[in-house]
Amino acid sequence: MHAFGFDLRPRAPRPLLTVDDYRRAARRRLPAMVREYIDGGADDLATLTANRAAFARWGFRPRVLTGHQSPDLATTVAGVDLDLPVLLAPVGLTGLAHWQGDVAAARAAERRGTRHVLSTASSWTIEEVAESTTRAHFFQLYPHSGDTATALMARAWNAGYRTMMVTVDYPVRGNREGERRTGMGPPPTLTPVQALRMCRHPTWTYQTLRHRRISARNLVEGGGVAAAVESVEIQERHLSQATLNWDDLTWLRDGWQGRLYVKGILTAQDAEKAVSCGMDGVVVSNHGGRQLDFAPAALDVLPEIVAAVPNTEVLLDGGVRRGSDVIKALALGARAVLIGRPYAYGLAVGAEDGVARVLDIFAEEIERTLALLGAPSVQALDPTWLRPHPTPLNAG
Ligand SMILES: Cc1cc2nc3c(=O)[nH]c(=O)nc-3n(C[C@H](O)[C@H](O)[C@H](O)COP(=O)(O)O)c2cc1C
Ligand SMILES: CCCCCCC(=O)C(=O)O
Repeated sequence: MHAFGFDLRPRAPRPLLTVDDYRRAARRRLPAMVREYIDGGADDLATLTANRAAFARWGFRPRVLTGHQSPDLATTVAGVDLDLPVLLAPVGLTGLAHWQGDVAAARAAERRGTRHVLSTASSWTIEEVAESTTRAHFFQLYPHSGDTATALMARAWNAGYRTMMVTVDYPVRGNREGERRTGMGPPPTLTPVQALRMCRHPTWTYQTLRHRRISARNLVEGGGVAAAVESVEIQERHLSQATLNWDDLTWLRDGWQGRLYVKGILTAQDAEKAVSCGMDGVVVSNHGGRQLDFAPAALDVLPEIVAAVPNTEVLLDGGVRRGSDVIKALALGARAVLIGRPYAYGLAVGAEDGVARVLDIFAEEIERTLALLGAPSVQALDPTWLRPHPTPLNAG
């Protein structure tokens, strides 16, 4: 089809150059209930929107004639060497985006020299993901009853996981109206109209029904619709942890020999308490705007948290869509960032290759931005590379 460099097809496929391109492509491929599950947020979406807007309030202070070649993107998180400062955040039920879900994501992370954080509510079990990969990835725990937490920790440890993140911003499930309107629940319901709408996405429907990776397999046996409904009931009963408290965190610290991070911290005071409970790191996160609406944007609270726990690794997630976002978070003190939805889009579009491509986009954008900034490496970043803007620099 190519003659002398011209593409003679009537309409060439639009190249997927950015995370936002992947988002649009993923949204076309997924039925409404899955689209809402992945892309939606809580209540008025104020925090979801704020996560993006916070990045647009920072600009750069570039330095010229610095003579640096090939910026260095490498860093370490939890003592693990990474080729780029971007990890894959825990995402439950990835099998809804693509049946290969967590296995595809962890493999893509490995191919790109980073790590995947496996959700407690993953579509593939702890053991299946460990057997399909060659590196020690990270495990995310929704702690509820002591017995289940102990069992999950033992399984993760025995499978080779050495870093665990405990998520603490889920006392109850956030109110996601988009999910409720489209039948995602809780509990999930499938009306005839929804079933018909799914048929507009035949590839997704065929693959999802065939492979049945739609339940939280660490918690529930089987992959059919009944198991999916059961996992949501389990979520209501267990994953939501209204009674969880700081003593439980200390108890988890005592029960886990590896590195332990707490995910879902939004104030300096809570970061200090986490460190006094023996945490090795904190993840500044509002769960991607899916839990408490009007919680602050993660980037806005990052500086106060970094200042409060200067000797602790601080990671950030929420709204990271561009390499320049990663650089801003690192300049404000994050060791690395995690991405949630961006890799779910990659999964929906192209399974393992799609996730790897999303990571490539981040790596290319980080490298180019560092070069344009005149910065030698991600390690060299600090607040002097940034300039605050009272009005957002773009619409984000
Ligand atoms: C579909 C979906 C499922 C998620 N499941 C989990 C989970 O099981 N455990 C968890 O700690 N966080 C979960 N999160 C939150 C992410 O780990 C992360 O905090 C958030 O996605 C970051 O925001 P971003 O999507 O803007 O990158 C989920 C997020 C999404 C989008
Ligand atoms: C039983 C499935 C629960 C998935 C929870 C995933 C999650 O944390 C989210 O934000 O959604």
